[in-house]
Amino acid sequence: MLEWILGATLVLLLLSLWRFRRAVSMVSNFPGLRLFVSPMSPPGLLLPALPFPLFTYPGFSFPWELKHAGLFAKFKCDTVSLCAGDGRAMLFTADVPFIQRMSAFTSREVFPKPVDEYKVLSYLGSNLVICEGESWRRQRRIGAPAFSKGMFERLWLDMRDIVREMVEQERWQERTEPTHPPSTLTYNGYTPQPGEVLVPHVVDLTLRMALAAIARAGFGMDFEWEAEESFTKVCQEFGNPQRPHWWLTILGWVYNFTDPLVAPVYHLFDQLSRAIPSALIATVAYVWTTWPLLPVRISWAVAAYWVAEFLTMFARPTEADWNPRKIKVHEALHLVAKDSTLRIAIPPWMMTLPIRRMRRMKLAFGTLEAELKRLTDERKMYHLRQSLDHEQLVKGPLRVKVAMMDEGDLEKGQVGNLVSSSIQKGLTDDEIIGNTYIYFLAGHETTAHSLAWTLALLAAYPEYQEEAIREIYSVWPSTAETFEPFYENTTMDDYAKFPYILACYAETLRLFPPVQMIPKVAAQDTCISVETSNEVNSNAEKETDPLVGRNGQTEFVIKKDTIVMIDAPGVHYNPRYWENPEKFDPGRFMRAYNKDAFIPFGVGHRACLGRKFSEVESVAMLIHLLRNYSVHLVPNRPDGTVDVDVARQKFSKASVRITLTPAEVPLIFRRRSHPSP
Ligand code: HEM
Repeated sequence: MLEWILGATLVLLLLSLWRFRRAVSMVSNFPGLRLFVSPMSPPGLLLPALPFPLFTYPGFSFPWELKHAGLFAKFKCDTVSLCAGDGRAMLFTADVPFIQRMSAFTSREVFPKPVDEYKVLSYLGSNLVICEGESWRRQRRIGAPAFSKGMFERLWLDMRDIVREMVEQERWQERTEPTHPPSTLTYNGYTPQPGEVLVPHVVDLTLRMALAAIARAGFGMDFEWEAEESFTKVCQEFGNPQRPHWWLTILGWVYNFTDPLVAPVYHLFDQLSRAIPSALIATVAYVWTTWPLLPVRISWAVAAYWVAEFLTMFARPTEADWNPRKIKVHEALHLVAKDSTLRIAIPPWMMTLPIRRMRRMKLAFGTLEAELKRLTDERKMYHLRQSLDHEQLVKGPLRVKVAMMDEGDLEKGQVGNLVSSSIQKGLTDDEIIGNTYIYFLAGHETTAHSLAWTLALLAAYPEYQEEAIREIYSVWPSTAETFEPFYENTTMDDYAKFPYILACYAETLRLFPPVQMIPKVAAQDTCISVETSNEVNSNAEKETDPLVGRNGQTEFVIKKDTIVMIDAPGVHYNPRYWENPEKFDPGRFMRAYNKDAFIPFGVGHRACLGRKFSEVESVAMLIHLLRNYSVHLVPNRPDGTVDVDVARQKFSKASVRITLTPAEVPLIFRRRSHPSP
């Protein structure tokens, strides 16, 4: 038996070694990371980062963790390779001229998007994010015009209303009255003082705002603000044990016994070919390299990590799983975004198992799909009704259905630009639902997280917050008599009057780019010039021309199927393009800057379709919120003062899921006194 295991291990090792060698030769041994497990493989997603000096595994979120200094500066080159035992050859780049050259190629489809990497976004239907070639061009042609002047005008006013509703529903006015009794809510021992609203995780608010923005301005849906204790917490805990029931307890025990059988089957199904070789190699290699000091501890650490992951998946079913409360659309969307990766990793039948996480996922996906279908049908009816004459409307077979729609529904149909334009221009039902889902998904988390970080950074740097508020008051001056908390007479024309607020948002996106990696794949062997050293020639004038002063450029053949990852944190923290890259300085966007080195919205012809939507939404939200409330960090010292470095470390902690997600952003909002100082 032992011989068999050793034999199999040896075969797997040799196989991985062969794949690894192939990957190294594909990138012509370009300097970079040599790993046993690829961070982009399924076991790579599960494994925790292993520490220096081994550096055998930097973790899935390494572009974010290492940024420029920890990766590109270490290898003294703005492009590095990554080769691992799964055989995939990858290049990571923070070199802007190289990205530009590649982008120029991209339009000729030499470096298309590797759409296989985006399978995770395909389950509700085909959409423009997962397509390439003609299908992408058609869907983009249809989608782009929906982001029209009319939509932005509506978004501008919607955001004002959303902030106002939030303030009213969450009772901020009342809670910031000096006479209001102190709140019972505390955060790390700090109790909010009179006049303060403490928000333990500001993403709770920004997520709902961003969802409301896309739902209302993008789709004309109703999305009333409802006060909730914590939206993200409610979602996390959805389906957690509530009232234990004896038969559920018994069933739970049955599950506990059968879990060890079910779990390996599931893993075998989808990941056998890659999971076992990579995982085994990682463990064996790690134990081997640390021998004789830590072998036992390391084995246990890896095992414990996998067991923990395994247990969350197969937690005991509870009353809530059989009798779930009705889930709301925004909760469904949030859960779908959270569980997307798992959804693609498991076979569909697993969703029917009475397991807590599976049931939660099934419910979330089901609810969202039903809502998107309903939305599409509603818009279809609207367009049908527009195209029928009165006679057909009254006598035709559709009369009952059309008659059932009230005028309000039809009104909304007019506003649902994103769906309406898709229907009118002939997307299939599958494409309409797939794209609607993508607009929701792409359009809410990215902006919500960025807004949370913008507020946190303004709280951490009060001098920039002052600058921002000065700009707001210079556009909308106030006296005690004229002060309007939510400026009524505003129109989209006002948007251009807030360049500093937009600069604060842009600087946040530079420091916290929501999309970490933008992948391209070489569709054929392609010769391209790549720099081989990022050391700057001291005689060069790098500010005026980023290409001047490079020490080495070489013509390099990128072999077919090599993945090239455009590394957003690498570019944004590259001192070649940004002075003091670690520093938060919104002013840099008020001066001339290298626009090609600002890539949160992607590059080239596949760049983000919703960039302006996100910018308009964010500026509108920030001006109305900051006009009424100043934002502050929560005191974290025993004497009630703030250690800014500690606070910044805390809110900068982030995990990389579909987008960069902050762990916790606690903030205090304090009502401003008017008129303006
Ligand atoms: C801070 C906010 C946002 C960021 C950082 C962001 C970032 C990005 C990036 C990097 C891409 C390119 C991905 C790639 O090439 O692989 C992209 C594509 C896209 N984004 Fe955004 N996005 C944001 C907001 C939005 C919003 C609000 C919407 C819609 C309302 C949206 C819709 C899209 C769509 C439809 C695409 C696909 C474009 C295509 O493939 O042709 N995004 N986004």
